[in-house]
Amino acid sequence: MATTSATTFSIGSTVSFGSRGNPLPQSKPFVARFTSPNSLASFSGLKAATYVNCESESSFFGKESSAALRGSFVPKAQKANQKSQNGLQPVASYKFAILGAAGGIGQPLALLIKMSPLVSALNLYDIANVKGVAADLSHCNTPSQVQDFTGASELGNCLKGVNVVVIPAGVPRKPGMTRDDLFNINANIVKTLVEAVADNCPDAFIHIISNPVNSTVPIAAEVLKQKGVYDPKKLFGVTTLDVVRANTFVAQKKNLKLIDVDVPVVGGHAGTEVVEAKAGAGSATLSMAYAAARFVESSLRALDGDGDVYECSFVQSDLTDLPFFASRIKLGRKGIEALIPSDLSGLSEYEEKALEALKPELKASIEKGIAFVQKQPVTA
Ligand SMILES: NC(=O)c1ccc[n+]([C@@H]2O[C@H](COP(=O)([O-])OP(=O)(O)OC[C@H]3O[C@@H](n4cnc5c(N)ncnc54)[C@H](O)[C@@H]3O)[C@@H](O)[C@H]2O)c1
Ligand SMILES: O=C(O)C[C@H](O)C(=O)O
Repeated sequence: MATTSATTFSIGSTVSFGSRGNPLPQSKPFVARFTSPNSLASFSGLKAATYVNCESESSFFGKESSAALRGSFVPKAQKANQKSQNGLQPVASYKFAILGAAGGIGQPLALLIKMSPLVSALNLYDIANVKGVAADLSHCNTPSQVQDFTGASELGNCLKGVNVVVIPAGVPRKPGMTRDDLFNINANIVKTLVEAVADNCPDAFIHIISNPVNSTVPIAAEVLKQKGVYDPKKLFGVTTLDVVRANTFVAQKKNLKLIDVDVPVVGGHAGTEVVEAKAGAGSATLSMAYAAARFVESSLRALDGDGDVYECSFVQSDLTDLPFFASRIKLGRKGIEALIPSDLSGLSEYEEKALEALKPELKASIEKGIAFVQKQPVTA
């Protein structure tokens, strides 16, 4: 199997991903584009405080969830004058679904979303083992209601009325495999699941995690087109893990505070370190769930009217000559409000070269995804 080549790179820093494996060159100057805590809040997806702090306004432990969590530890007598836990309402009532919820990413992602006060219903779908996951999760005393769905016959019910659907269903890589090696299995899984999304919640934001993202997003777009419900503003390839990694690596390498670093990552999705470290036991799950939860939270805040939400994502794009491209985007109630071109201007020579180098592979991945659906049209 071929090795993975880089289809993504970070801007405003010297970091890069992929098996070309360029270490962070010491000689190049580091430029953190967004350095103040205020601008970080605008651009990082999560509101500034992202640590586990029950007093925080961060949505993951927002007031209502924090109250519910604290409520667990308050003695009965003290609870008498407090609102009962069942009386706690989420701040907002968005319905959320995970397809592939019993997997390595799905489970921790479900847990993180269970902590969001913006979610009222958490629908978990998988072809296996989802009942136990849902039962386990449903004991967490946070406001959202958990329901499990399994098998094709329950997929439609899982998706009805859902505002945001995340798809991590599919197989992960083993060492020595490229993401493209997953195509033959995951392409069909994503196609089938997105057909159901088109039929049951065509207005939902759709977050695709299943690899190869550079092909599965074009697959999803083509399915939605054939179903007559494609809204390019609402289809997202989740590349947040690339950003999370870039921020971590740059902060470590440059001895910076994490709060002071936000590195936009453009191109497609790449990177290979975790697969090697897990040595056959899968790929990134915990960091991926963390990254996906951040993207979900950003989407929910945008849906809820926050006018200041920016993330990087692999989306339909006209920023380059490729039809899909990962860049920073502005999110709003109706999905993507703007693609942010500024990260692609004023590139260094190194960055320009990286951008040109990633294009042929990314183009091939996109075309492969589109051709897949065109050869096997969607079911009516
Ligand atoms: N976008 C990214 O940055 C990123 C990061 C890490 C992993 N991934 C990808 O995410 C995917 C999932 O990874 P994982 O570690 O969670 O794998 P996993 O094998 O642990 O979990 C996958 C889950 O999907 C379920 N599934 C399979 N077919 C299904 C179907 N038709 N409908 C519903 N559920 C189905 C399985 O039962 C399983 O529970 C992989 O393709 C992996 O490459 C993407
Ligand atoms: O490496 C993989 O196959 C999983 C994921 O895309 C990652 O970047 O960790």
